[in-house]
Amino acid sequence: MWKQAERGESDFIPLFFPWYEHQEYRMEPPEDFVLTDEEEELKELYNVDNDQLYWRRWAIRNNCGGDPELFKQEYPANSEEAFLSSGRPRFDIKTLFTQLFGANIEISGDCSRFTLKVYKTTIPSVLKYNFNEIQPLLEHFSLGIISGKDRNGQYVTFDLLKQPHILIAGETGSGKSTQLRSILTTMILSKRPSELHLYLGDCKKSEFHIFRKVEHVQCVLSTSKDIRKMLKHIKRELDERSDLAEAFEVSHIDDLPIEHKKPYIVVCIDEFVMLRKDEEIMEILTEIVAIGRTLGVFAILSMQRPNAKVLDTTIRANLTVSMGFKLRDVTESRIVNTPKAHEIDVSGRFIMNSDKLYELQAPYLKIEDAKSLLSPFMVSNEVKEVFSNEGKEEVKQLTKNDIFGRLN
Ligand SMILES: Nc1ncnc2c1ncn2[C@@H]1O[C@H](COP(=O)(O)OP(=O)(O)OP(=O)(O)O)[C@@H](O)[C@H]1O
Repeated sequence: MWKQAERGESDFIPLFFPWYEHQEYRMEPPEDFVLTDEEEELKELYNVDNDQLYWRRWAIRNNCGGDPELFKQEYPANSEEAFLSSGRPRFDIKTLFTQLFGANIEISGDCSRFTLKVYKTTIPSVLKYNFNEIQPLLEHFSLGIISGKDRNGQYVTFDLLKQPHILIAGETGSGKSTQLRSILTTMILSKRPSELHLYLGDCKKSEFHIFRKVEHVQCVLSTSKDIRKMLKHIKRELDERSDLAEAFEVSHIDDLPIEHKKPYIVVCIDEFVMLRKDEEIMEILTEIVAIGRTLGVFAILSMQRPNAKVLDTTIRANLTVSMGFKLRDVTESRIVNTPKAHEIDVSGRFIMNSDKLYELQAPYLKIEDAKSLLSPFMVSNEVKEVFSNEGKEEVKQLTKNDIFGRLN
């Protein structure tokens, strides 16, 4: 509106009073007052005198915390500066462009130099989970993950073997449990029980019960005592696998001879912050994310309130994919490494940081739909209790006793 008025394209008359036109903004300088290069420029540009420039210097020091940029904002010399607020335009550029082009825009960069992208299509606000649509996209991956759909209506996928270990964060109701459900369901539908073993830690005791009887699922545990035992079992598996890799001189367990083939292991812990006080758990999780990739062991960790202490630098650095659903504030977005996740206002929408930044809508898989997709993989309780069946292929479904009995 200001620009239109400046160009004489509206009925408004642009009125602007720069700081140097205010008579009170002057101060007599000391005798040894010497102008800086910037002040020389201002003198030439605005025809200001030393009294005004000395006052400006005083105001920067006393009213603007020593910040010349803040001075421009508080005491503008021209209309450009008048619209600055802490280095950003006083009129939020996103709001301004949204009014012009609609909500389907993306702005990157800062206020002085930014890129505005106007998309023809919007990200869908609900994307129904459809395995038939997803399956062909994952066929060429060893352990494919479907993240969601982008603005161009394209699914974004990746291979957990290439981008190992995922962090999923978001406040309550943001859609992270639904995303976990869809990731786990997709893995189960894509891999045989002999190819994939899932170890699930459900600290909130709310999410993973639907997977309990699934053949791929080795256990669903919720107390830190049980999860510690589960992780100790996985630690043993890590040691065994690295011994095998060394013995056969291979750099990845996929290259082991067929008779020593190992299933991929995915450890998924919902709300893992609740385990933060257990040093042993945190140590093993750190080891999994640090060395798990080549041994075929992966972690998916979710948390409601990102906490920089829990996500210590080693864990953080090795979680190569972050999915930030709606977060509380800019600090949380920074911890998760998903800029602007705190600005999200749609359930199931998230920022993914992997090879680059994406804004995506997660597939929506309701519990009832997940149950029916998983039903062909359900084993009855009786079968679950049996570790080995005579004459038949070994049932991989371990009970807590199977795992912990062997450890004790
Ligand atoms: N991908 C999605 N698309 C559309 N709506 C979704 C999606 N995911 C979740 N929702 C909506 O948001 C609600 C909350 O989702 P969800 O339980 O996954 O959130 P959450 O972040 O796990 O919350 P909590 O931490 O409380 O468990 C769902 O019941 C559903 O209505």
